[in-house]
Amino acid sequence: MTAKIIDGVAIGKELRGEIKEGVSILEASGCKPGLAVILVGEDPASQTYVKNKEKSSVEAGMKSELIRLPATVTEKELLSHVDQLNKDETIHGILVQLPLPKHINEDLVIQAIDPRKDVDGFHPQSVGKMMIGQETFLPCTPHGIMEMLNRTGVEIAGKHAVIIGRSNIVGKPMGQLLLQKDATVTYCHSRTKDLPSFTKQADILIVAIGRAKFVTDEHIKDGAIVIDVGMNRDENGKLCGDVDFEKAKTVASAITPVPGGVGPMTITMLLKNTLQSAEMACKKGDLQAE
Ligand SMILES: Nc1nc2c(c(=O)[nH]1)N[C@@H](CN(C=O)c1ccc(C(=O)N[C@@H](CCC(=O)O)C(=O)O)cc1)CN2
Repeated sequence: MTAKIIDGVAIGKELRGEIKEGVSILEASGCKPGLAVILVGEDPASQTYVKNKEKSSVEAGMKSELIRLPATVTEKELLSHVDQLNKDETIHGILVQLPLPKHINEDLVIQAIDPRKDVDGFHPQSVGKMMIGQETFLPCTPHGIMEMLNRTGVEIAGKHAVIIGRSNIVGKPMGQLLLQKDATVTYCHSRTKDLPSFTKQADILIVAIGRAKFVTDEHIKDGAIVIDVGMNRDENGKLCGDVDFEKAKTVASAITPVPGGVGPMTITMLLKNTLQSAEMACKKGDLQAE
């Protein structure tokens, strides 16, 4: 079997076109969506992601604000920036790029963001609402995967989805979103014994384990859909996922590549959440246009 490649760049492009249209409609009514990103420190990968977020939001027609802080910034200073952005009526989405330096309590910073501007979907209020199926901001990576599955025509109801990984920003919410679409969900993680006995049952296999090319054809059922959330460097320094793409594509019916799969969808969904936030705020009139 040769797997269909699920192209996150192409799906993202289609969706970004729709978002851009939504932004121009909103702007015509006097409300320009605004996204603020806080970057702490000099981590090269984070700098790249933040630059892409800035560029993508401007391309979508949004106001973009980047706040760069040194790695030595205190928690108090960082919280005061969040507070200012909470009060800024031209900003509808606030994002603090993760990871943060070790001396800063990530949970405290996330909780300081006004939930109405939590376009990352990481605030406990957003997480709680997602758990009970209420409308809220969904975390961008799992949200992007749901969009990819939907736009690829993958049937979810009644399917067995196996997730490798249980992080708060990918694994856990991913399972919830699939459950809400009537999948049967199994979580696997670093302490799971006999991993292939679970992954071999998956109709949809989501891999977010953080180990380069860990999942091979031996973990995958014939015809499964494989979604690779990993981002690693292989022995030659080349970007690769958690799935051994060359081996997996011989058994999967569809698979996401790395790069060009889930990653680009993460930023696209951030734009979608920012547009959603601006639409809600401007309808209510509590956060103003620029
Ligand atoms: N506040 C947040 N921090 C982090 C998040 C997040 O959603 N919110 N997610 C990740 C990093 N991330 C976005 O911030 C992200 C990761 C990867 C990509 C991406 O497009 N990857 C490309 C490859 C890029 C490259 O060449 O290095 C791909 O897979 O094709 C976008 C966003 C952690 N932090």
